[in-house]
Amino acid sequence: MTIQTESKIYLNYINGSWVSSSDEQVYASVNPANKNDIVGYLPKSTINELNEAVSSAKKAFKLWRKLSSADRGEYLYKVAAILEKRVDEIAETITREMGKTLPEAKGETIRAINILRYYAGEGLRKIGDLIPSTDQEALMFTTRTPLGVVGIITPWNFPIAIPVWKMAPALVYGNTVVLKPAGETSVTAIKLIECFHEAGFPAGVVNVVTGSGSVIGQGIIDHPDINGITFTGSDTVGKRVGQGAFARGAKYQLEMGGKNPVIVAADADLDLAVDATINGGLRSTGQKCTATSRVIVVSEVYEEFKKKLIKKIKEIKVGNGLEKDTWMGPCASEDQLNTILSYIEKGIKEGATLLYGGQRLDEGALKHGFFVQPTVFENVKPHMTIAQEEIFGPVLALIKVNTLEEAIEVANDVKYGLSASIFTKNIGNMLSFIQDIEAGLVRVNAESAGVELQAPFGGMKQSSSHSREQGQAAIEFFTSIKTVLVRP
Ligand SMILES: NC(=O)C1=CN([C@@H]2O[C@H](COP(=O)(O)OP(=O)(O)OC[C@H]3O[C@@H](n4cnc5c(N)ncnc54)[C@H](OP(=O)(O)O)[C@@H]3O)[C@@H](O)[C@H]2O)C=CC1
Ligand SMILES: O=C(O)CCC(=O)C(=O)O
Repeated sequence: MTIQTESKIYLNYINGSWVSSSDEQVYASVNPANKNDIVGYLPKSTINELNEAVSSAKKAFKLWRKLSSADRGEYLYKVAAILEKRVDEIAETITREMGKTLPEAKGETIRAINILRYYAGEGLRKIGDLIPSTDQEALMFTTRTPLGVVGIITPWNFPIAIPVWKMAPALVYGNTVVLKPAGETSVTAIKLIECFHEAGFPAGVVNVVTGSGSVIGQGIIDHPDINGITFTGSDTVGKRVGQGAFARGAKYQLEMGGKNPVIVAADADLDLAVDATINGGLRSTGQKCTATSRVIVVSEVYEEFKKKLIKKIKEIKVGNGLEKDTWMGPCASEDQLNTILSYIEKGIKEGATLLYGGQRLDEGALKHGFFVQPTVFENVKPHMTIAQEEIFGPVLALIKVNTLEEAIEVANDVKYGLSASIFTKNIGNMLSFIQDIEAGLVRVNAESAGVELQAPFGGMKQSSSHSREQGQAAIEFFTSIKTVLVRP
């Protein structure tokens, strides 16, 4: 395999032009599989660039909102077609920047294309209801109006799908946008914006400003001309976004962490449960907010499940995501690797048993990367840190319980409520789980990760701001309802 050495300087996109940071500072986007491979350099922007982007988005909003939603949808169809032509190149950039394997990166890029087409079609769907008025002569109905300028702050774990699932609905419903992508995956974001540029969007409708979270992200939170903020990322930053937006009366939407359980009942198809636990917990190196991290198994099948799970995990090949036989890539950054290793250490210190893995991998070809072994703990008690906090890495905590009731109780005993799965053949078990589990995504005999673009996505408790993204749910955030009464 040849390591690419491209290290181009990419630029911000503001008011339809490519511009650098006013103080000419840049930062590097590094390949987590090989820290000597610089994927590109990006502007470490100042608040001046953010202000320019917001003011051009504000100006562009006046005309953009006047286009028909079908016409706005046509622009999204164009972006989809352009992105489709660049699928392989952009997927490779994702793997180089973030580490997930090439098939996963390609799948994510195709998902982004499908999201663009889905929301392009939204331009032709209904946006209101006719409501009977008590006044015989009046016509009463609802319509929708865009928010204005929307600030979009995105993480590195889905570097193309998340920006697209926020930008596409924002744009089709008539908003203009300023995107601040994660530092780790800014090259992917710029390549995505190149597709918007090529599609011919009017200047100012789409803007991207790269730079640090504390300057550009915080600038979005505080900017008086940003009317709505949509965020995906950590619990800590999410709460900051929510508090800042609330304080100045801006609308906000937060998608944050998860501590997603899989419950394995006594009558489960164990092979299916093992495969789903591995795919849900370890794909993308466990760096999904929907990743399985707690595996709650009833005692009757615990030993057999554990044996099958470890046997399969031992077969996992860790390596550079660009290589064909790699199943699991590196952690997305050195910080992420260190966080994961510190959680593993905490698990051991608090008395859990390390059953498999737990080590950094830095021999041979993995020497310059941020690799860690897939890791499994047992004898995990529900109060332990590794059973409570989001690790965002390939670490599974096995928790043994006696009954299904106890399993659901343990599953709910965390501050998060994003996704949860059960493996069982019993309809009664399924129904109790569907009714009692505290999660926004409830899965039966299916892995906890992997959401469909046409369905609402979001969590309960502290996983989200109780709003939902994607599918038809997106209209609720990106528009306001107007209730109209017309008398002759
Ligand atoms: N729910 C999810 O899908 C995700 C959850 N996480 C969780 O977060 C942990 C840490 O990951 P991390 O990348 O640091 O996540 P962050 O929440 O720090 O980053 C997410 C986005 O917020 C930006 N940001 C950072 N600080 C601020 C700020 N003060 N104001 C506004 N925006 C800001 C980041 O910019 P910049 O990149 O420049 O710092 C990035 O664009 C992970 O271990 C995981 O637990 C992480 C990613 C996704
Ligand atoms: O499971 C998925 O496909 C989506 C996960 C996600 O949104 C995230 O990790 O941020």
